[in-house]
Amino acid sequence: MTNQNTEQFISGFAVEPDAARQARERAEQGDIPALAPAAASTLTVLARAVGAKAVVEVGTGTGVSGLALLAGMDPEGVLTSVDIEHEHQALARTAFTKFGVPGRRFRLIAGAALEVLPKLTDEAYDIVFIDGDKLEYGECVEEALRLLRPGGVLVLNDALWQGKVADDTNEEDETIVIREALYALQEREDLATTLLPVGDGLLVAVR
Ligand SMILES: C[S@@+](CC[C@H](N)C(=O)[O-])C[C@H]1O[C@@H](n2cnc3c(N)ncnc32)[C@H](O)[C@@H]1O
Repeated sequence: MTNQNTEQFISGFAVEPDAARQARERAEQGDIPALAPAAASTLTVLARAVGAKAVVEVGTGTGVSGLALLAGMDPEGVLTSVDIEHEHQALARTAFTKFGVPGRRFRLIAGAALEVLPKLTDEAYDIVFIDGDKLEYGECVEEALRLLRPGGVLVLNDALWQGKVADDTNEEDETIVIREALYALQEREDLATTLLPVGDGLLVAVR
């Protein structure tokens, strides 16, 4: 595991645009979790690396991760972002607009992930980013693998879950669900999978 100096250095290394900083401040004010800066910059890099034109996000929040994805995506790419809380999406819409993202580049769907994801098209997406309810990670991963095109990238946030996933003695429900999702992905021979210790952990798998 990285030491504290290294963690601070990695976190400070990620440069955020003003709109992302403001979205993060909104998240703090509303007590809504937001993606850590280093994890956000990882999303931007991944989106740029695959030239992402179509991305699905579960857990819009105030738009921190959405801004990071949009910053790396193809200039005509479309982000589809799902959140059960309409108010969170209103904050994200403001953040995207402030960042100068035209409305045609994002589709905000207010609803429960497990009701919305099954309605999206098979193999149509370059990236699926999951950052919603931890207890639904298993089902969301299954849906994500259906949605991704071959070569598409799955990213699971909070994969280390405050150190609890690595702690064998921790048997909280969220921890168990995340841990099982990680091992299920690791075991699949059709995926290339890695676990990155940025933010609270990103599981990245290429289909
Ligand atoms: C960790 S926050 C997302 C933060 C966001 N990705 C960001 O970086 O700004 C989790 C979000 O998931 C949403 N959420 C919780 N349960 C959900 C569900 N069952 N379906 C869809 N969204 C859900 C919450 O309303 C919250 O906005």
